[in-house]
Amino acid sequence: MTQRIQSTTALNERQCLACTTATAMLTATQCKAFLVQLNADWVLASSAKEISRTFKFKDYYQTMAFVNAVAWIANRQDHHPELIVNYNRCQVRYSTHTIGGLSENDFICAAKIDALE
Ligand SMILES: C[C@H](O)[C@H](O)[C@H]1CNC2=NC(N)=NC(=O)C2=N1
Repeated sequence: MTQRIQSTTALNERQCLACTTATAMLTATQCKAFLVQLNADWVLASSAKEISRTFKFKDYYQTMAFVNAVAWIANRQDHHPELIVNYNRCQVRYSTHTIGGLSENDFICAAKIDALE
């Protein structure tokens, strides 16, 4: 029988693992267990294949500072979100392209972005 040990390290202190086609796609139940560790504004898509959160800012300078911080995290973790950028808001969407669904990497990066606030 395969035993899985869930890490007890806080999500935002973990590092992403390289994605391969063998990367485990999380079930909806697993996603919900990770979701409660994030800021309550993160939304799990009904398909359980994407999480998203919209961040609001005072102006374009603040928005772009956030976008740059997210880009820095994305490059450090080699895990990249979709970003929809407007004047005073940015929607961040995470999914793992390699597997067409959500992996632990998506929740690790989401937690790192939450820690920016
Ligand atoms: C080669 C490189 O590690 C992969 O293409 C990474 C890059 N960033 C990625 N980001 C996301 N969101 N999903 C991926 O599957 C992914 N794969």
